[in-house]
Amino acid sequence: MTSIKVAYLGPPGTYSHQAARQQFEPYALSDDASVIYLPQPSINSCFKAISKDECDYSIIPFENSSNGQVVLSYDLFRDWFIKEDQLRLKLRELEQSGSSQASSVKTPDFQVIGEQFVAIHHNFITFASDISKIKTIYSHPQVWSQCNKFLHKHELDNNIKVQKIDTSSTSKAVEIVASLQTDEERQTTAAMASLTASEIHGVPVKVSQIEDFKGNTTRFLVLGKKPLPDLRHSFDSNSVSDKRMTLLTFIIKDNDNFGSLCNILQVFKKFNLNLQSITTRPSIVSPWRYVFFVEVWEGEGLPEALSEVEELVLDLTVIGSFARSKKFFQMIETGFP
Ligand SMILES: O=C(O)C(=O)Cc1ccccc1
Repeated sequence: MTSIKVAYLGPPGTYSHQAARQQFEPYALSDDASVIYLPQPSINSCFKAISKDECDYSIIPFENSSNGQVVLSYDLFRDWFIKEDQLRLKLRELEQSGSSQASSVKTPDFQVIGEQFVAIHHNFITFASDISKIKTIYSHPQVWSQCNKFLHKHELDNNIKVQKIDTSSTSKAVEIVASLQTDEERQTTAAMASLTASEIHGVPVKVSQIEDFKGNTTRFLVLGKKPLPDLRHSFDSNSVSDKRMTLLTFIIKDNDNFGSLCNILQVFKKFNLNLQSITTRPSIVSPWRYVFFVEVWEGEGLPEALSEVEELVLDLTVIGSFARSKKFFQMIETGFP
């Protein structure tokens, strides 16, 4: 039997762990493979693990239905996929001669090869008997603004009274609370995380489902150097649709003239390609220049469109091509994954 090694943001009990299990449990259940989960200390370590072949696949949180992009993940995609030195060189060429040598579409050694939508239910986890005594809350930075109503209701959004401390993950937050020694600390400290994290670390849930929106969902991406293996048994054959997405990044070449983004978007229109999202992050190499992340529904004209887009941009990179999860369509219909 083969084994599949999967890296995720640990320790066990994180939402990334949940996403990894949602993606890979069917392989273990159908006896196709054993799955070894490898908890990592940071999202960057998940990128490193796949790059250095320490795992077969890595799971990365990418966006949330209520508070949007996981900007840290976007920035890691930028840092791993766009070579800073080459980009500086091209920008210098562009400044000096008004043109830069065309480069072919880059495909790095690992790519996005799948996606998972995970229902996110946060819990207020603490040994404290009285919420009004809480002085410190630990959680992952992504969580605070998904629980505004709960924090407000219990006056935990008063930053003078209550200190909120970012942790590398939600399960790490519960681990910290579990390690508190004195009764005083235990009565005044809480974490916000999953039910599984509470069970693993043995800290009780004081209030469950504290997220603002009941359909709160995070979309995770699966990174790999090879496609997901086929399942011999039919456990999971229903989880992906026959629609596919491509995720691209680029930097606009002609930054200073009007219509330069419009010209790029026109190319997609010309080839009847529908865009799903467009996001920017700072390019870092040059102030107020942006890295664009575009998700496009795949269609016949995509290869030709990309070769036209290439003329208008610097560093066009295909970060991934993957089957759209059926949960995407389910969410549109029902609001839940
Ligand atoms: O910290 C975790 O549990 C993660 O996997 C990152 C995260 C945090 C909040 C929502 C979704 C993912």
